[in-house]
Amino acid sequence: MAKYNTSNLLESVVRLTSLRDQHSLEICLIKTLQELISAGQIRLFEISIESGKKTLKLLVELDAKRSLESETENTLPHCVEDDADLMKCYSTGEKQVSADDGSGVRVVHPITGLNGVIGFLTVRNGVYVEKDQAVAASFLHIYQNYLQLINDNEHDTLTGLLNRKTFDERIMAVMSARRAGRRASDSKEEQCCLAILDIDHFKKVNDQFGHLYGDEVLLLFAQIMTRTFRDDDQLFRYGGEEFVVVLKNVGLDLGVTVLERFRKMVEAYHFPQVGNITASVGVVAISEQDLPTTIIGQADQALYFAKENGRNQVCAYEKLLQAGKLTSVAPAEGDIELF
Ligand SMILES: Nc1nc2c(ncn2[C@@H]2O[C@H](COP(=O)(O)OP(=O)(O)OP(=O)(O)O)[C@@H](O)[C@H]2O)c(=O)[nH]1
Repeated sequence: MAKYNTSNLLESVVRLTSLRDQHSLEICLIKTLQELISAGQIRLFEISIESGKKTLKLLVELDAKRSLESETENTLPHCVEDDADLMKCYSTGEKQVSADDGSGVRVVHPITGLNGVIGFLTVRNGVYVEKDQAVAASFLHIYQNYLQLINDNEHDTLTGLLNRKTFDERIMAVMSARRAGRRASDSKEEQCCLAILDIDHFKKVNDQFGHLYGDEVLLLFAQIMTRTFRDDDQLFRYGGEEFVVVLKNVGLDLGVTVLERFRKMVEAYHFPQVGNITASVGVVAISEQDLPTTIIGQADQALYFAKENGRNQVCAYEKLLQAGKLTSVAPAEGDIELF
């Protein structure tokens, strides 16, 4: 029996579109569908391409029968290729309906992005109800459109990296997660580093070749970042030709090695028309006691040192301190202007 009418459908749309972050949106979508349609289990998957395979990540799951969860855990497909219906939905972009392994029906709805299917909503139930699936498809469309808006708002239009506003929000989250992690467990906590990457003499690129070429250099530089760092590292365009990367699960020594590899990639890259450019990097290990502004200030000091001492190099704040080449940064109040 349908549980929807105009008033609760509209209320659900209002609730869904009042959210501002992806994860809350995912949870709200699934809860809304659970309230509105008949479903034994609803799952939301995201597809990511890893080593040429379309890997599936389960984002949210709601199961009417809790006992089903452990049973299905083992049968969760790891990649799209493992499941014929998912594969068909991926290649056609169309909803797939099939008999479930048990006694019911599974419906697979595609979630589409700019370049095709980027995820799935799967609904399992005893029977197939066309109207319920139409409601699910409509809510999925609202979710997709809204997700696109949230994404646009978080990213820099030129490079596609996360923007400064998102950096301010995420760095607070990284710091609170680290503080919470330290309080909650005695297990070895993850190390993280923050680095500021700054293109050397970028003003000359603009002056000599014009802003269009300057913009192209910024875009290609961001692409080298995306290729060099890992998927779970966070990459930001912080300002004009300043970029920030938060390296996850990496201590300072490894961080310097990774950044050095990036620096060499930039140095070796031939930028159309412009030729070769270089970049300077300041890096610091993130300590949970520090304020975000202090950490940025320390990375900025290391970057400044790199710029003042020949450019085209990676400098680590702690190592410069130990060597007596810098004095420590006092905890900062308010915001800090980068180099
Ligand atoms: N094309 C382009 N240029 C930008 C953008 N944002 C900032 N810039 C330019 O980036 C340049 C930064 O110059 P500076 O801060 O002097 O730094 P620099 O020339 O890279 O010198 P060093 O950092 O000391 O090596 C300025 O010319 C800005 O106009 C942008 O979005 N597009």
